[in-house]
Amino acid sequence: MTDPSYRGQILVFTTPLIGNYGVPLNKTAIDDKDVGVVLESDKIQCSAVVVADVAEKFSHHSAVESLSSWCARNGVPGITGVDTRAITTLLRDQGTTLGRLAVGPDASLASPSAEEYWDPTTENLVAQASTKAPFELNPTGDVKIAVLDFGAKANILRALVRRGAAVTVLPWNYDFNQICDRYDGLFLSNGPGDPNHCMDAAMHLRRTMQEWDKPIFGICMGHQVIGMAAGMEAYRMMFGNRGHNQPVLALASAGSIKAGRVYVTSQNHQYALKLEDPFPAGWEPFFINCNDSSVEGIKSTAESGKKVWGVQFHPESAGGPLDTIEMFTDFLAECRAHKLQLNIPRAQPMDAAKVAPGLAHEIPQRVAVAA
Ligand SMILES: NC(=O)CC[C@H](N)C(=O)O
Repeated sequence: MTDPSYRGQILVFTTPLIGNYGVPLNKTAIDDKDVGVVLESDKIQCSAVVVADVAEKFSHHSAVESLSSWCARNGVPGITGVDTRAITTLLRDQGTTLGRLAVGPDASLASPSAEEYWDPTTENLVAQASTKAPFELNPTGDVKIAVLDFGAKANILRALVRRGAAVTVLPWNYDFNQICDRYDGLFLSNGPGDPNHCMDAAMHLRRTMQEWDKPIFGICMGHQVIGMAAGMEAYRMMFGNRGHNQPVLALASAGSIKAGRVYVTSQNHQYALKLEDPFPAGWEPFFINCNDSSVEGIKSTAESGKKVWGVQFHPESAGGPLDTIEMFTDFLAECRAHKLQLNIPRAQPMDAAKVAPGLAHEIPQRVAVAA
Protein backbone atom coordinates (compact mmCIF):
# COMPACT_ATOMS: atom_id res chain seq x y z
CA MET A 1 0.00 0.00 0.00
CA THR A 2 2.97 2.36 0.49
CA ASP A 3 4.68 1.39 -2.81
CA PRO A 4 4.45 4.60 -4.89
CA SER A 5 3.83 2.47 -8.01
CA TYR A 6 0.32 1.80 -6.64
CA ARG A 7 -0.54 5.50 -6.64
CA GLY A 8 -4.04 6.08 -7.98
CA GLN A 9 -5.11 2.43 -7.78
CA ILE A 10 -7.85 0.69 -5.81
CA LEU A 11 -6.34 -2.51 -4.44
CA VAL A 12 -8.51 -5.61 -4.10
CA PHE A 13 -6.87 -8.14 -1.78
CA THR A 14 -7.53 -11.76 -2.69
CA THR A 15 -6.41 -13.00 0.73
CA PRO A 16 -9.68 -12.93 2.69
CA LEU A 17 -8.46 -11.82 6.15
CA ILE A 18 -6.43 -8.61 6.01
CA GLY A 19 -5.06 -6.52 8.87
CA ASN A 20 -4.28 -9.15 11.50
CA TYR A 21 -0.62 -8.04 11.69
CA GLY A 22 -1.59 -4.39 12.14
CA VAL A 23 0.68 -1.58 10.93
CA PRO A 24 4.16 -0.71 12.27
CA LEU A 25 5.36 2.78 13.11
CA ASN A 26 6.69 4.27 9.88
CA LYS A 27 9.55 6.51 11.01
CA THR A 28 10.14 9.44 8.71
CA ALA A 29 13.53 10.82 9.67
CA ILE A 30 16.17 10.44 6.98
CA ASP A 31 19.63 10.06 8.40
CA ASP A 32 22.45 9.89 5.97
CA LYS A 33 22.68 6.06 6.06
CA ASP A 34 18.99 5.29 6.01
CA VAL A 35 16.14 6.03 3.66
CA GLY A 36 13.99 7.30 6.51
CA VAL A 37 11.05 4.92 6.42
CA VAL A 38 10.26 1.36 7.49
CA LEU A 39 7.58 0.90 4.85
CA GLU A 40 8.05 1.59 1.12
CA SER A 41 7.33 5.34 1.37
CA ASP A 42 6.07 7.87 3.91
CA LYS A 43 2.35 7.40 3.19
CA ILE A 44 -0.35 5.15 1.79
CA GLN A 45 -0.11 5.55 -1.98
CA CYS A 46 -3.07 3.55 -3.28
CA SER A 47 -6.45 5.32 -3.56
CA ALA A 48 -8.49 2.74 -1.64
CA VAL A 49 -8.49 -0.87 -0.42
CA VAL A 50 -11.11 -3.58 -0.77
CA VAL A 51 -10.93 -6.48 1.72
CA ALA A 52 -13.30 -9.36 2.35
CA ASP A 53 -12.82 -9.41 6.11
CA VAL A 54 -10.86 -6.74 7.98
CA ALA A 55 -9.20 -7.71 11.27
CA GLU A 56 -9.82 -5.05 13.90
CA LYS A 57 -7.70 -6.89 16.48
CA PHE A 58 -4.09 -6.94 15.38
CA SER A 59 -1.13 -8.80 16.81
CA HIS A 60 2.52 -8.25 15.88
CA HIS A 61 5.44 -7.05 18.01
CA SER A 62 6.06 -4.01 15.81
CA ALA A 63 2.40 -3.04 15.20
CA VAL A 64 1.15 0.25 16.61
CA GLU A 65 -2.29 0.56 14.99
CA SER A 66 -4.94 -1.29 13.01
CA LEU A 67 -5.28 -1.23 9.23
CA SER A 68 -8.51 0.77 9.46
CA SER A 69 -7.10 3.41 11.83
CA TRP A 70 -4.03 3.77 9.56
CA CYS A 71 -6.30 4.23 6.52
CA ALA A 72 -8.46 6.74 8.39
CA ARG A 73 -5.40 8.77 9.48
CA ASN A 74 -4.17 8.83 5.87
CA GLY A 75 -7.57 9.74 4.45
CA VAL A 76 -7.64 6.56 2.36
CA PRO A 77 -11.01 4.79 2.20
CA GLY A 78 -11.42 1.05 2.61
CA ILE A 79 -14.40 -1.21 2.22
CA THR A 80 -14.97 -4.59 3.88
CA GLY A 81 -17.68 -7.21 3.89
CA VAL A 82 -17.78 -7.40 0.10
CA ASP A 83 -17.26 -10.56 -1.94
CA THR A 84 -13.70 -10.09 -3.20
CA ARG A 85 -13.92 -13.46 -5.00
CA ALA A 86 -16.67 -12.07 -7.24
CA ILE A 87 -14.63 -8.89 -7.91
CA THR A 88 -11.53 -11.00 -8.64
CA THR A 89 -13.48 -13.13 -11.12
CA LEU A 90 -14.70 -10.00 -12.88
CA LEU A 91 -11.19 -8.51 -13.02
CA ARG A 92 -9.79 -11.83 -14.26
CA ASP A 93 -12.28 -11.80 -17.14
CA GLN A 94 -12.18 -8.16 -18.20
CA GLY A 95 -8.74 -7.09 -17.04
CA THR A 96 -7.83 -4.14 -14.83
CA THR A 97 -10.93 -1.96 -14.61
CA LEU A 98 -11.80 1.59 -13.52
CA GLY A 99 -13.53 1.41 -10.16
CA ARG A 100 -15.35 3.48 -7.60
CA LEU A 101 -16.19 2.99 -3.92
CA ALA A 102 -19.68 4.00 -2.86
CA VAL A 103 -21.64 3.23 0.32
CA GLY A 104 -25.08 4.04 1.70
CA PRO A 105 -28.54 4.03 0.17
CA ASP A 106 -27.64 6.43 -2.64
CA ALA A 107 -24.92 4.10 -3.82
CA SER A 108 -27.01 0.98 -4.23
CA LEU A 109 -27.97 0.27 -7.81
CA ALA A 110 -26.56 3.63 -8.88
CA SER A 111 -24.86 3.26 -12.24
CA PRO A 112 -22.50 6.16 -12.58
CA SER A 113 -21.81 7.60 -15.99
CA ALA A 114 -18.38 7.09 -17.48
CA GLU A 115 -17.28 10.63 -16.45
CA GLU A 116 -17.81 9.76 -12.81
CA TYR A 117 -14.92 7.30 -12.95
CA TRP A 118 -11.55 8.88 -12.42
CA ASP A 119 -8.96 7.41 -14.76
CA PRO A 120 -5.58 7.74 -13.03
CA THR A 121 -3.65 6.87 -16.19
CA THR A 122 -4.58 10.22 -17.78
CA GLU A 123 -2.44 11.97 -15.15
CA ASN A 124 1.31 12.09 -14.84
CA LEU A 125 1.43 10.22 -11.52
CA VAL A 126 5.23 10.06 -11.69
CA ALA A 127 5.41 13.85 -11.32
CA GLN A 128 3.33 13.47 -8.12
CA ALA A 129 5.33 10.58 -6.66
CA SER A 130 8.87 11.76 -7.51
CA THR A 131 11.01 13.83 -5.15
CA LYS A 132 10.73 17.56 -5.87
CA ALA A 133 14.34 18.32 -4.98
CA PRO A 134 17.54 16.25 -5.13
CA PHE A 135 18.77 14.65 -1.89
CA GLU A 136 21.68 12.43 -0.85
CA LEU A 137 22.01 9.23 1.15
CA ASN A 138 25.27 7.81 2.50
CA PRO A 139 27.42 10.57 0.93
CA THR A 140 30.66 8.88 1.99
CA GLY A 141 29.95 5.72 -0.05
CA ASP A 142 32.79 4.63 -2.35
CA VAL A 143 30.78 4.59 -5.56
CA LYS A 144 28.50 7.46 -6.61
CA ILE A 145 25.11 6.50 -7.97
CA ALA A 146 22.49 8.92 -9.31
CA VAL A 147 18.90 7.66 -9.00
CA LEU A 148 16.20 9.06 -11.27
CA ASP A 149 13.17 8.90 -8.98
CA PHE A 150 9.95 7.98 -10.76
CA GLY A 151 8.44 7.02 -7.36
CA ALA A 152 11.15 4.83 -5.86
CA LYS A 153 10.37 2.16 -3.30
CA ALA A 154 12.44 2.66 -0.15
CA ASN A 155 13.86 -0.83 -0.44
CA ILE A 156 15.51 0.01 -3.76
CA LEU A 157 17.38 2.92 -2.17
CA ARG A 158 18.17 0.69 0.83
CA ALA A 159 19.53 -2.05 -1.45
CA LEU A 160 21.97 0.48 -2.98
CA VAL A 161 22.98 2.14 0.32
CA ARG A 162 23.47 -1.20 2.13
CA ARG A 163 25.93 -2.22 -0.57
CA GLY A 164 28.03 0.88 0.10
CA ALA A 165 26.83 3.26 -2.61
CA ALA A 166 26.61 7.03 -2.15
CA VAL A 167 23.17 7.75 -3.59
CA THR A 168 21.87 11.04 -5.02
CA VAL A 169 18.13 10.94 -5.68
CA LEU A 170 17.06 13.24 -8.54
CA PRO A 171 13.58 14.33 -9.71
CA TRP A 172 12.25 12.11 -12.53
CA ASN A 173 12.74 14.71 -15.31
CA TYR A 174 16.15 16.00 -14.18
CA ASP A 175 18.55 16.22 -17.12
CA PHE A 176 21.25 13.88 -15.84
CA ASN A 177 23.48 14.75 -18.83
CA GLN A 178 24.35 18.07 -17.14
CA ILE A 179 25.98 16.33 -14.16
CA CYS A 180 26.86 12.85 -15.43
CA ASP A 181 30.62 13.36 -14.93
CA ARG A 182 30.11 13.34 -11.15
CA TYR A 183 28.67 9.80 -11.05
CA ASP A 184 29.87 6.22 -11.47
CA GLY A 185 26.47 4.78 -12.37
CA LEU A 186 22.86 5.72 -13.09
CA PHE A 187 19.83 3.93 -11.68
CA LEU A 188 16.20 4.42 -12.85
CA SER A 189 13.50 3.56 -10.31
CA ASN A 190 10.01 2.06 -10.37
CA GLY A 191 7.05 4.44 -10.57
CA PRO A 192 3.27 4.72 -11.05
CA GLY A 193 1.11 5.01 -14.14
CA ASP A 194 1.67 5.10 -17.87
CA PRO A 195 5.38 5.17 -18.83
CA ASN A 196 4.51 7.24 -21.90
CA HIS A 197 4.18 10.23 -19.54
CA CYS A 198 7.94 9.86 -19.02
CA MET A 199 9.00 10.52 -22.62
CA ASP A 200 11.06 13.57 -21.50
CA ALA A 201 13.09 11.34 -19.23
CA ALA A 202 13.48 8.79 -22.05
CA MET A 203 14.80 11.49 -24.38
CA HIS A 204 17.37 12.69 -21.81
CA LEU A 205 18.36 9.06 -21.29
CA ARG A 206 18.74 8.46 -25.02
CA ARG A 207 21.46 11.08 -25.07
CA THR A 208 23.04 9.67 -21.89
CA MET A 209 23.21 6.21 -23.44
CA GLN A 210 24.82 7.62 -26.58
CA GLU A 211 27.43 9.79 -24.85
CA TRP A 212 28.17 8.12 -21.48
CA ASP A 213 29.52 4.61 -21.16
CA LYS A 214 29.11 3.95 -17.41
CA PRO A 215 26.66 1.31 -16.08
CA ILE A 216 22.90 2.02 -16.11
CA PHE A 217 20.29 -0.16 -14.37
CA GLY A 218 16.50 0.28 -14.32
CA ILE A 219 13.68 -1.48 -12.49
CA CYS A 220 10.04 -1.64 -13.62
CA MET A 221 9.20 1.94 -14.75
CA GLY A 222 12.96 2.50 -15.03
CA HIS A 223 13.23 -0.53 -17.32
CA GLN A 224 10.34 0.77 -19.45
CA VAL A 225 12.04 4.18 -19.77
CA ILE A 226 15.31 2.48 -20.82
CA GLY A 227 13.33 0.53 -23.46
CA MET A 228 11.63 3.68 -24.76
CA ALA A 229 15.01 5.45 -24.91
CA ALA A 230 16.29 2.50 -26.97
CA GLY A 231 13.38 2.97 -29.40
CA MET A 232 11.02 0.31 -28.06
CA GLU A 233 7.33 0.80 -27.40
CA ALA A 234 5.57 0.49 -24.01
CA TYR A 235 1.96 -0.78 -24.13
CA ARG A 236 -0.81 -1.28 -21.58
CA MET A 237 -1.36 -4.98 -20.76
CA MET A 238 -4.87 -6.30 -20.32
CA PHE A 239 -3.75 -8.13 -17.19
CA GLY A 240 -0.93 -6.54 -15.24
CA ASN A 241 1.53 -8.84 -13.50
CA ARG A 242 1.27 -8.55 -9.72
CA GLY A 243 2.20 -10.60 -6.71
CA HIS A 244 5.23 -12.37 -5.35
CA ASN A 245 5.43 -15.55 -7.41
CA GLN A 246 6.00 -14.52 -11.02
CA PRO A 247 8.45 -16.87 -12.80
CA VAL A 248 10.84 -15.31 -15.32
CA LEU A 249 13.29 -17.12 -17.60
CA ALA A 250 16.76 -15.60 -18.10
CA LEU A 251 17.69 -15.55 -21.80
CA ALA A 252 21.15 -14.11 -21.28
CA SER A 253 23.82 -14.36 -18.57
CA ALA A 254 25.11 -11.29 -16.72
CA GLY A 255 26.72 -11.14 -13.27
CA SER A 256 24.82 -13.46 -10.92
CA ILE A 257 22.12 -14.17 -13.53
CA LYS A 258 22.55 -17.35 -15.57
CA ALA A 259 20.85 -17.89 -18.93
CA GLY A 260 18.38 -20.79 -18.91
CA ARG A 261 17.44 -20.41 -15.26
CA VAL A 262 13.99 -19.53 -13.99
CA TYR A 263 13.83 -16.97 -11.17
CA VAL A 264 10.76 -16.35 -9.03
CA THR A 265 10.09 -12.62 -8.74
CA SER A 266 7.97 -9.95 -7.12
CA GLN A 267 6.01 -7.86 -9.65
CA ASN A 268 3.64 -4.94 -9.86
CA HIS A 269 3.09 -3.52 -13.32
CA GLN A 270 0.34 -2.81 -15.84
CA TYR A 271 2.55 -1.83 -18.80
CA ALA A 272 5.29 -3.72 -20.60
CA LEU A 273 7.74 -3.28 -23.46
CA LYS A 274 6.52 -4.73 -26.73
CA LEU A 275 8.38 -7.89 -27.73
CA GLU A 276 10.14 -7.03 -30.96
CA ASP A 277 11.86 -9.28 -33.43
CA PRO A 278 14.54 -8.28 -34.05
CA PHE A 279 15.35 -6.15 -31.01
CA PRO A 280 16.76 -2.65 -31.77
CA ALA A 281 20.44 -2.75 -32.74
CA GLY A 282 22.66 -3.01 -29.67
CA TRP A 283 19.94 -4.59 -27.49
CA GLU A 284 18.84 -8.10 -26.57
CA PRO A 285 16.11 -9.67 -24.45
CA PHE A 286 17.30 -10.45 -20.92
CA PHE A 287 14.25 -12.10 -19.27
CA ILE A 288 10.85 -13.33 -20.42
CA ASN A 289 7.76 -14.03 -18.27
CA CYS A 290 7.05 -17.79 -18.12
CA ASN A 291 3.27 -17.25 -17.77
CA ASP A 292 2.45 -14.71 -20.48
CA SER A 293 5.73 -14.39 -22.47
CA SER A 294 5.87 -10.64 -21.84
CA VAL A 295 9.26 -8.89 -21.86
CA GLU A 296 10.74 -9.03 -18.34
CA GLY A 297 14.14 -7.56 -19.04
CA ILE A 298 16.40 -6.08 -21.71
CA LYS A 299 20.14 -5.52 -21.86
CA SER A 300 22.70 -3.91 -24.08
CA THR A 301 24.61 -6.46 -26.14
CA ALA A 302 28.27 -7.26 -25.45
CA GLU A 303 29.16 -5.82 -28.89
CA SER A 304 27.54 -2.46 -28.07
CA GLY A 305 30.28 -1.75 -25.51
CA LYS A 306 27.58 -0.47 -23.10
CA LYS A 307 26.52 -1.80 -19.70
CA VAL A 308 22.79 -1.16 -19.53
CA TRP A 309 20.16 -3.48 -18.02
CA GLY A 310 16.47 -3.10 -17.26
CA VAL A 311 14.16 -5.55 -15.48
CA GLN A 312 10.39 -5.40 -15.31
CA PHE A 313 10.28 -7.29 -12.00
CA HIS A 314 11.47 -6.15 -8.57
CA PRO A 315 14.85 -7.62 -7.50
CA GLU A 316 14.60 -5.59 -4.27
CA SER A 317 11.50 -7.58 -3.35
CA ALA A 318 9.77 -6.12 -0.21
CA GLY A 319 7.77 -8.21 -0.20
CA GLY A 320 8.57 -11.32 -2.15
CA PRO A 321 11.41 -13.68 -3.04
CA LEU A 322 15.05 -12.61 -3.07
CA ASP A 323 16.08 -14.76 -6.08
CA THR A 324 17.44 -11.76 -8.01
CA ILE A 325 18.60 -9.46 -5.17
CA GLU A 326 22.24 -9.89 -6.26
CA MET A 327 21.50 -7.79 -9.34
CA PHE A 328 22.20 -4.76 -7.11
CA THR A 329 25.59 -6.24 -6.18
CA ASP A 330 26.26 -6.92 -9.89
CA PHE A 331 25.35 -3.34 -10.84
CA LEU A 332 27.58 -1.79 -8.17
CA ALA A 333 30.42 -4.20 -9.02
CA GLU A 334 30.26 -2.98 -12.63
CA CYS A 335 30.25 0.66 -11.45
CA ARG A 336 33.26 0.02 -9.20
CA ALA A 337 35.16 -1.83 -11.93
CA HIS A 338 34.47 1.00 -14.36
CA LYS A 339 35.60 3.59 -11.82
CA LEU A 340 38.81 1.65 -11.12
CA GLN A 341 39.57 1.45 -14.79
CA LEU A 342 39.15 5.21 -15.18
CA ASN A 343 41.29 6.02 -12.16
CA ILE A 344 44.30 3.89 -13.05
CA PRO A 345 46.68 6.18 -14.88
CA ARG A 346 46.93 5.16 -18.49
CA ALA A 347 50.37 4.42 -19.90
CA GLN A 348 51.69 7.53 -21.52
CA PRO A 349 52.65 7.12 -25.13
CA MET A 350 56.39 6.84 -25.16
CA ASP A 351 58.91 7.46 -27.76
CA ALA A 352 59.95 3.82 -27.91
CA ALA A 353 63.05 4.40 -29.95
CA LYS A 354 64.48 6.77 -27.27
CA VAL A 355 63.57 4.61 -24.23
CA ALA A 356 64.97 1.33 -25.45
CA PRO A 357 66.44 1.36 -28.85
CA GLY A 358 66.01 -2.00 -30.47
CA LEU A 359 63.23 -3.14 -28.11
CA ALA A 360 60.54 -0.83 -29.38
CA HIS A 361 58.29 -3.66 -30.43
CA GLU A 362 58.16 -4.98 -26.83
CA ILE A 363 56.84 -1.81 -25.23
CA PRO A 364 53.08 -2.13 -24.85
CA GLN A 365 51.09 0.67 -26.38
CA ARG A 366 48.17 0.29 -23.92
CA VAL A 367 47.93 -1.16 -20.46
CA ALA A 368 44.96 -3.44 -20.24
CA VAL A 369 43.27 -3.41 -16.84
CA ALA A 370 41.29 -6.43 -15.80
CA ALA A 371 37.75 -5.56 -14.72
N1 LIG B 1 6.18 -0.83 -10.41
C1 LIG B 1 6.36 -0.07 -11.47
O1 LIG B 1 7.35 0.65 -11.62
C2 LIG B 1 5.26 -0.06 -12.48
C3 LIG B 1 5.60 0.63 -13.76
C4 LIG B 1 4.37 1.12 -14.51
N2 LIG B 1 3.69 2.10 -13.73
C5 LIG B 1 3.44 -0.04 -14.82
O2 LIG B 1 2.40 -0.16 -14.22
O3 LIG B 1 3.75 -0.85 -15.67
